[in-house]
Amino acid sequence: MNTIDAHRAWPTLELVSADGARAEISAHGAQVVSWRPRRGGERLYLSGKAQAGPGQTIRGGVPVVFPQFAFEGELPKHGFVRNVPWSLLAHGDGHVRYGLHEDARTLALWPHAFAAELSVEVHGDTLRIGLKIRNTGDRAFRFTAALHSYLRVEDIGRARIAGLQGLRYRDKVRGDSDHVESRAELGIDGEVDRIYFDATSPLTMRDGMHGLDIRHEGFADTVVWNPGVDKAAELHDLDDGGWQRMLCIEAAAIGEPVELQPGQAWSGTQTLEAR
Ligand SMILES: O=P(O)(O)OC[C@H]1O[C@@H](O)[C@H](O)[C@@H](O)[C@@H]1O
Repeated sequence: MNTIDAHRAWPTLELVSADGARAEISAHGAQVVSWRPRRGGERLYLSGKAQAGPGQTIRGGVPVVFPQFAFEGELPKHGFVRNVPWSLLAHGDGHVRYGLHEDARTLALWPHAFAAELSVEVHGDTLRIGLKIRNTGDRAFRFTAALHSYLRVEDIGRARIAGLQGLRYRDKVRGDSDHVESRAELGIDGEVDRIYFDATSPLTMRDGMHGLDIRHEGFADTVVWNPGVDKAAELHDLDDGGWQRMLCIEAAAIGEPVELQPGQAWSGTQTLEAR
């Protein structure tokens, strides 16, 4: 059964699957803010200082980034869909769909008609989030996008990501320089902000006792981000020490922007499976 849950400062929809997996989604940003697989506890990071008022982005969970990743263009950082309410399109046991389309605000920033859909499905040990974009206008457009997942970790010092070896990446911390990942397992040691290109194989993230399998479809790239202690201090809505309990592993389409002709649609998914 799904319920509206008011225990947070803003309303969320709680999904519960027949086998007892749970997720909470906020209509603000169509943002998943909690995921508890059938076994074990919370697997997403959500800041205790997160806010969801007009124009604000909830710090944590899975923000939706569209039609621009970060500052890869002239739009506001990470685009304009993460800080507005989406409409509920459909929901049932363990699944929900939200939608958003252009309006005067988006057209003033980006002159294109679009229909965005965010779907969330939870069951067993798995959370699946899908983003679908349709060009509903009469001119082609290009976009970049991401599902900006804040994974919860017990201790960032123990987190390891496997599956990136051999991939080309851009390192934003080292002046946007290009590198090739040499390590079989990536540990997080200070600020990390990287875009791994053509990262289509499954990844695993281990954190001491917990493990997570991460699969992307439709999204060609993977972003790995942790602000580290100094950058974290600049983020007013991150908990004290929050950077030690989060690791963003984002499904992204950045290196090759997606181009849609009128009437065409694109979709991408991120699937997280608890181990
Ligand atoms: O603070 P924001 O706007 O949510 O962005 C968080 C981070 O998001 C990541 O995706 C970017 O790679 C980082 O550069 C950025 O700092």
